[in-house]
Amino acid sequence: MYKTEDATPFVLHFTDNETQMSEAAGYSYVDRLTQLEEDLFAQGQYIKEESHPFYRMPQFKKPQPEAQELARKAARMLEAAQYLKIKMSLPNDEFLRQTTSNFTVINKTCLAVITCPTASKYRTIDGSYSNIQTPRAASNGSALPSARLVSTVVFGGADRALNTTTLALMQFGQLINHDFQSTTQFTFTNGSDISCCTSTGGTLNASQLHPACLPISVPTNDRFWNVNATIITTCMNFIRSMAGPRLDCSIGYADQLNQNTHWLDASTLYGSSTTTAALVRNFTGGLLKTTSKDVISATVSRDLLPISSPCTTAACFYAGPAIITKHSLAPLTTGFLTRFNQCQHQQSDDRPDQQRIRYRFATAAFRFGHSLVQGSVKLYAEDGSLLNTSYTMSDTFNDPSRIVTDKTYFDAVIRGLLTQPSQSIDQNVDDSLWNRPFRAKNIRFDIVALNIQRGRDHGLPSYNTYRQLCGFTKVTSFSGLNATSTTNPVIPTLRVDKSCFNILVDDIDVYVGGLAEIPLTGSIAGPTLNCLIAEQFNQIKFSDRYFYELGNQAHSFTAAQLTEIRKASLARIFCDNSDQTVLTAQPKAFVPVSSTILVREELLRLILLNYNPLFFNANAKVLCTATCNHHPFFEFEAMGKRDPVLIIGIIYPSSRQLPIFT
Ligand code: HEM
Repeated sequence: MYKTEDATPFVLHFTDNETQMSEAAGYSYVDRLTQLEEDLFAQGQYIKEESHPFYRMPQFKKPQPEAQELARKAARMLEAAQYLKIKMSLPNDEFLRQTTSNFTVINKTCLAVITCPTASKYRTIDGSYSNIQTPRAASNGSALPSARLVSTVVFGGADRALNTTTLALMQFGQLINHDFQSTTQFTFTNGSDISCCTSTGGTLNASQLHPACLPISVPTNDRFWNVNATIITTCMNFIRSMAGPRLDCSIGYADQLNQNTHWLDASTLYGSSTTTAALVRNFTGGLLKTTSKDVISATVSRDLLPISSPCTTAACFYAGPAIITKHSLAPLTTGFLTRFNQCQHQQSDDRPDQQRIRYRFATAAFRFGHSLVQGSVKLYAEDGSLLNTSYTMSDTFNDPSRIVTDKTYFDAVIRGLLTQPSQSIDQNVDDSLWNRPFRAKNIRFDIVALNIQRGRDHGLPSYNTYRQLCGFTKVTSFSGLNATSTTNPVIPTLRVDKSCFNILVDDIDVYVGGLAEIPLTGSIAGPTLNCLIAEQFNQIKFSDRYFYELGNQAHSFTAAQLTEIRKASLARIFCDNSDQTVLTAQPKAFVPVSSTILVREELLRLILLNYNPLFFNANAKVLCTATCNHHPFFEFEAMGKRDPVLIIGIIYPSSRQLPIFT
């Protein structure tokens, strides 16, 4: 029995015929989809050549086979739900969502009920999933302005370094993002990448569109892509996120799949399924696979991540669920893998578990990191001097092979991450992620447009809704955004040019509004981002029964062990996993040595490893050996799957404080 909005009890009854018809509708939809895919494939309407303007982009969100399978099941279920909604004239999906059902189609789709082995010391390997299948429309029901138009009008590429924060924060943020979040997007069943535009960036007819397409329209006068261009781009590829069946087995609108476990549990290294784990594990001594330096190249001085093939550059690596292609992520992942294997010689085995990463976090708030990115990362020599080579994101995107060809590169990158300031969190995103990645290849890629469109794809409500959710005042006009306030977020200028597009204040995307807020005192991000990020990390900590600090569990650490674990620091991890030429590092990896700004722990607790009080006083580079005590428990803890300690969290000012780490 369920309640309508006016609290009237409400029961959904389905006749046998309705049940059968809905199931038939589900199966028929998938059959039609399969036929459509065969036709599109036969017409060559997919991404196949490197010259394609959207080549490689889908690679960031490739589904694992398990996700493909779940998405097909979810598609059947969605279509069945759609049939019932229409047949029973239900006003919205909520009524369906509140019911679980004994429909065959749904039973076959339901995820198995998981019974937690309460006394188990170790996590399990697989995770679970969680929103709305209709893209968000404007509050008055009309279409929202093109995500690419918003991106080019509201955002800029200004260089505004953030002198309080090193690039290590950016890189570590991306690493842990890969740990707990991997939304995946549809592909053809045969694995080919869907193209929602023509092979020259033109717009397709509706009949040529795969149902998973939500292409972003590009204005013909786009200031970066179309002015003086010989071929005018009118379409940017966008493939919708894969849906999966709900955990509670209810029917109704779709939930998008996260193919990683929702915990901070080193999925970056292990993956989140038995199949992926099998690909990366060595099955001897609990080790993960590596590629021996001896088989790679004489210029390599360390074992590296497993090499994936086919590979079009000097080296492609894989770890966990993904091919590691993103520039400095490769050294960081390699460093963690190396450390993990060292630790396994001291301890053994482990696995992950499940909870939910919120869409507002993954689809908007935590994408704040894209604003931190530097297009050109400086490299530093062993003596700390600036080398005259750097690397640019555009040139190294999808090509981490310098790690193989340049012996000094690995450590030079680590020093760069520890030294160079990141960019500020604002309405500026480096050109390498915004307009000109893969420069040479003429690829049309815009991370801002992708983020905005992804938010709409996932049905995220608007910025104003999230202000309210976080306890701030909902604004009623654009001028309300920049009203001076000590208790509400302030957006001094939101570059909304009404001559370009018309939107209401209720239609601002949360990703856009969040980045435009003035940072809180002592924080690098504004109040709404703080709220949404803190909420998620809080949940990660307090709903994880394997969280390393949780007591009274079969697997809990002793007080003495915790004391040792808390001596760990990211700086030390960098040092220990370098090629032995990073001999000094500042105690707090995210705070540059040159910074004169005191980072107040109660406001900005960015990295929670640095528990040694000594660290809080020091703000200079010290010998690596002084960055923490060296203890096997920490080693295991930091690197192992069992109990991750590497947590990032931006905590509220005391009046709005969420529970914090003890
Ligand atoms: C270093 C360069 C980076 C590149 C090239 C990159 C690229 C991407 C791409 C292509 C996507 C998928 C966008 C979509 O279609 O929805 C994405 C998603 C995302 N990125 Fe980044 N990113 C970078 C850095 C970062 C950083 C530093 C952070 C955070 C600190 C971050 C957080 C995220 C998050 C939370 C998502 C959503 C993940 C999901 O839903 O599965 N990224 N990124």
